[in-house]
Amino acid sequence: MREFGRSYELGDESRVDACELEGLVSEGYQLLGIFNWSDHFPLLAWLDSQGVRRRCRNLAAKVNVFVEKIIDERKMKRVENGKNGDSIRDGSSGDFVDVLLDLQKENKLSDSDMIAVLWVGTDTVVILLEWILARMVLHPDVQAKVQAEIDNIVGTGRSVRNSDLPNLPYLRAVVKETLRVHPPVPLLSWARLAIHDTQIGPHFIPAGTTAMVNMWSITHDEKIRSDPEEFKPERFMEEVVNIMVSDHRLAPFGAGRRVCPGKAMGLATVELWLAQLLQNLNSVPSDFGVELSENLKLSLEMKNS
Ligand code: HEM
Repeated sequence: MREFGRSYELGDESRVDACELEGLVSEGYQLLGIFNWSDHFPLLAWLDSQGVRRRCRNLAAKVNVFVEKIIDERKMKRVENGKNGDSIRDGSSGDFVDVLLDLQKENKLSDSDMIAVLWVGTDTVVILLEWILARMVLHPDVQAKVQAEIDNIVGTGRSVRNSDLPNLPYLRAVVKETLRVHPPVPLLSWARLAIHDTQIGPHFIPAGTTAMVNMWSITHDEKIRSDPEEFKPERFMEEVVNIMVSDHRLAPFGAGRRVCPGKAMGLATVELWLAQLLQNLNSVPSDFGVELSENLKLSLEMKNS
């Protein structure tokens, strides 16, 4: 497993770090999705009877230490490389940690912002790819159509590149349809506090209310799209929906000022990995078939992945 520019192999000494990382991610997602009585009865907040606040504080401290160590190690490595007259990056192009460290002047990120970006941008991409591959197993006709498109546009003599993606509309429709049916972040909820009394349609939202936007329910609403439970990438070949500009009927990356800053990178990564996988492999069912049950934490994971 590769994470934050480090690789974690089963059985080697980095296994300890891998287990710690796995534990931190799983605790984080559990806490983000937990039902907290204090959110509904603010007077209970000081009691923290479920220990949610205490667990959040502990987790934030541990995440900071974990990711900061990675960033510090990389900074030291770059200084060492510089002293030896080598490129400060490892390898020719470096990785995402190098890209963030290379940002200059007003674009430069503080260490705490780097921690946030590195942390949040990881799981969503993996979860989306997992849902897409499950769908490829369940819909071999769709898989074959994507493969035919790749063969036709790219051929078999070279790997799919980023620059090929705009010429693969059906592959992009498959990704969009998966984002619709299985949005990895189904509740846009991280910081929605009504600061004024607000009226939305028939609903009065008093100031101080924490509200969630249920994107899952919007993308499954039959008033917005016909047969919402059906997996039909063809719908996005006919209907033009640009998920990069926030169209509220399908906004898997959120909208407004808290929109996902990693959306272009996340989408391009998933599209490229999917194209390269399907160019070389077929997804086929195992003896156990495919289980589409969902596990809602803050992200929408496959229950039995
Ligand atoms: C398929 C991949 C991804 C999906 C579906 C996704 C989805 C989202 C959504 C829906 C939000 C907004 C949550 C809200 O409204 O409260 C968000 C926020 C965020 N995302 Fe992504 N994301 C993805 C990939 C990435 C990547 C690759 C990065 C970084 C490289 C990233 C970094 C962030 C950060 C830092 C925020 C918080 C922004 C803020 O609070 O202002 N995401 N993401």
